[in-house]
Amino acid sequence: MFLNRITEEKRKEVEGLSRELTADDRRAADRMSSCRSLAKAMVKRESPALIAEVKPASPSRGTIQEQVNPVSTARAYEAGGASAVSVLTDQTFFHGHPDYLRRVKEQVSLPVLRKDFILHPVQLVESRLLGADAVLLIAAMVEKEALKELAWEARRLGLETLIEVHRAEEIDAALQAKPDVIGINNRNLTTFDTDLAVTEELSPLIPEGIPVIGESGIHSRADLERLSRAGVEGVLVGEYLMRQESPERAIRRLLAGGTGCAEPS
Ligand SMILES: O=C(O)c1ccccc1NCC(=O)[C@H](O)[C@H](O)COP(=O)(O)O
Repeated sequence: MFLNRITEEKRKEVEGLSRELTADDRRAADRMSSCRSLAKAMVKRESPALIAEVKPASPSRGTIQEQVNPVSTARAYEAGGASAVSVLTDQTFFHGHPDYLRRVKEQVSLPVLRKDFILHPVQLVESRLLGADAVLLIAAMVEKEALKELAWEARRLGLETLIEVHRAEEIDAALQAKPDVIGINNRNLTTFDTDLAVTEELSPLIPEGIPVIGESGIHSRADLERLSRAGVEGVLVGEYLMRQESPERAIRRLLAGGTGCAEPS
């Protein structure tokens, strides 16, 4: 099962990070100034707000883009009208890199979400040092109490949290951790099946007042409109944008509707 494999891999990374990060690093993370708010950027106008993802590969699709330039991709996302950028930093399964996040943060002015598999506070310290404004926490990956503790520690470090759910049973744990944003992942992380109906089913179960975003499986304006009707403030799009010749134009089309002549995905 994928979550077990990734947990095993992340435990090794946590061991390495725990050895590498010095007391000075930890103090530096504590002292870092406040971040760009992902939650405040999730404002729905004519369209839901768009979080555009730098995603070189994935367990479900393999390599998506061979030669990734994270900075030019993120700049194109910003120019197209994205409200935030998500950067995959996992190297093993997504061919991302922590340094991609650092470079994107320096070169774009949007909030930057660290997309990784976080199960230990040391990864939050690392995220802060890299310049992340927000981190993804996956409700299915850790126990309820651990989720609360991670979210608390993230807040203490000045990081916002996007807590992701896929099943109704995970919503209570997510809410108790006081997320800044709730993400409903349309992708089942065990089977990789992706179905936009997941957002339609779970969105009404989340109380008003927390921005909700729909994640995964969005490939067209019609998909975005469907999730908008389900009540989300934002959407997170990865693969579709990474496959476009011009991600900037693709975002404009997604956000503004238009001709429907999107480049093939
Ligand atoms: O994308 C995968 O194959 C995947 C597999 C296992 C765990 C997580 C996975 N993706 C992480 C994501 O949540 C997506 O990158 C994100 O929602 C964007 O999805 P998409 O637009 O479908 O690329």
